[in-house]
Amino acid sequence: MEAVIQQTHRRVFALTSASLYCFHSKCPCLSRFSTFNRFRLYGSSGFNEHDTSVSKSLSLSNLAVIHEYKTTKKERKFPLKGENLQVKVSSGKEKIGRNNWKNDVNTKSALAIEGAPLAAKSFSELGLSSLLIEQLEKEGLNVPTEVQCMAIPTISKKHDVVIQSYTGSGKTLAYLLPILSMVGPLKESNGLEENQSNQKSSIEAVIVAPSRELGMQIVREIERMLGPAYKRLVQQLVGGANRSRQEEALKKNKPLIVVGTPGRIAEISAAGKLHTHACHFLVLDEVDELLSFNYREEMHRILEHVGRRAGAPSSGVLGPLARRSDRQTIMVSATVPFSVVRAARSWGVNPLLVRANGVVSLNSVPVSESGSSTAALSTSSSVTQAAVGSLPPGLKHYYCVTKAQHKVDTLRRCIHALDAKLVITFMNHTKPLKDVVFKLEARGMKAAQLHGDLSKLARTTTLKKFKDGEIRVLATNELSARGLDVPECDLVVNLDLPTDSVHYAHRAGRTGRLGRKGTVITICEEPEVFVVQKMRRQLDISIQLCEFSEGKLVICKEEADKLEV
Ligand SMILES: Nc1ncnc2c1ncn2[C@@H]1O[C@H](COP(=O)(O)OP(=O)(O)OP(=O)(O)O)[C@@H](O)[C@H]1O
Repeated sequence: MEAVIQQTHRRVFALTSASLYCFHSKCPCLSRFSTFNRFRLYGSSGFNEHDTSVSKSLSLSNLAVIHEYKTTKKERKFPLKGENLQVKVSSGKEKIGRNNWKNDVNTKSALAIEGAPLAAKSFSELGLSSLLIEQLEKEGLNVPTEVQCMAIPTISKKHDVVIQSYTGSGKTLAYLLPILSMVGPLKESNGLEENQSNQKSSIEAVIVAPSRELGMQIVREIERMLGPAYKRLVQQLVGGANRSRQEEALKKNKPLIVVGTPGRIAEISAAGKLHTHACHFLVLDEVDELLSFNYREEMHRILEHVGRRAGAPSSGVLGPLARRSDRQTIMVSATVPFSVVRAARSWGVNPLLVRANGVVSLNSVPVSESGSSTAALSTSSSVTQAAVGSLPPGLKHYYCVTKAQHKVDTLRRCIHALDAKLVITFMNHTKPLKDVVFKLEARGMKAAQLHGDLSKLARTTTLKKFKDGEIRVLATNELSARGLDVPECDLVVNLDLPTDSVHYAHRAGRTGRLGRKGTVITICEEPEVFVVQKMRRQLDISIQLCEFSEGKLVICKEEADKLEV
């Protein structure tokens, strides 16, 4: 074990000697592993030998401490019963929570994770309330996914977490289930608490998502769990919808959970119509997107107000985004760049990084220094670090080369060749989407456009038609790249290149959801091929060159080899 660690140290020494030294020698969780358990450092694709340009940096993937029974593509889906995850959370400088809600996070941190069942074959093994398990069974949900096995017990123990797992792996229920097990009508019944909460009925959870579509999707997932009788306990606060109606609903229904986009939540909060100071949970879904400059002011307000108890001191020297020990902060994404690690550390109390194959203390994950002289390299390595492990292993990736004016025709031939049922095709701008739809429809293929300039009603209707199979091709932009769950979507086509590999990952992740088959095809022009190759390296996946001939997809092996740099 020690030898493996030392060898790993040598390989990354040039980049991170100081931080890795701290990670190993000072992190109690790692030294504990060395002594009592058979662990190894996970040397994944981040140490990819063939990639000399970008992937030698440290990544969450290659630094995650994993159990020796880590599942691989070919292994069983769930580890054997009795294989417990044993992670001792760093105890060196634990902050003491300010109220009862989070006190036990600090005092029982080691114990909290030790019982996490890696071996769950059913939701009942994860400590959820019996009412919730009944509801899950009614909905035909019996077996938790790997990331749910890890996240549910960790969140139930009230830890602040960052959940990182590939697209379509069930991250939404991974955070919703423990919340619903602790608040609202499905929680484990406790007469005393029941009476108290009935009297108070304040907002218990705020869930923020970057798009209306994703927000509505999360609302529907909560409604599905709550059932028709308690639907009113979740309230959507998304932009584009009537704000006064949302405010009235807040007043009338007294929801326990609100789900919304940053702008609308911040707007209603600033108007004094959303009372979240006593709120226990703040979920930031697609957290890396929410951290982008676009949402800066709104997120600032949300982080400032959610979970701040009346009379609590203002953030003072810690800055406006300082941690609030009164609330549990849950951050979620398939892609977790350094910026998220840094943010999570400053907002959370001893935050943990939860992935399908293990849980580690986020404080032990090294991040690159912001503002370093090698800013460009730092950005590139952050992209690589965020992108690796973000895609389901079963997805097939291809690219084909064509002239700009033939792209739509290539798209059509590609759909026929693969006999794809539901296709999402991405472009970078809104204007040309209409043209694509027109050309496809002219050749008898049902298509529609979806973008942010359409009304909320038009967007909802189009999405519903697509999900119902009335539309075969959805031509869209980045709006639909994040979180959108259309399980039957079997093909994603990039008609324009995504900006980087993180964007590639989120677009690609709209297909191949939860173990289903899925294909991703990038249609590019000759001068753009090097970008595809760069993304291939950063994502550490195979993207094969192909062409469409006689109604079939043909892989051009030789060409691909020739083009390889
Ligand atoms: N345990 C389960 N059993 C069966 N289906 C599940 C289970 N958990 C989640 N699902 C379904 O899997 C699909 C994908 O889940 P979800 O949208 O939460 O993925 P995700 O990891 O959040 O993806 P993304 O990163 O793209 O947002 C959804 O249709 C969801 O209802």
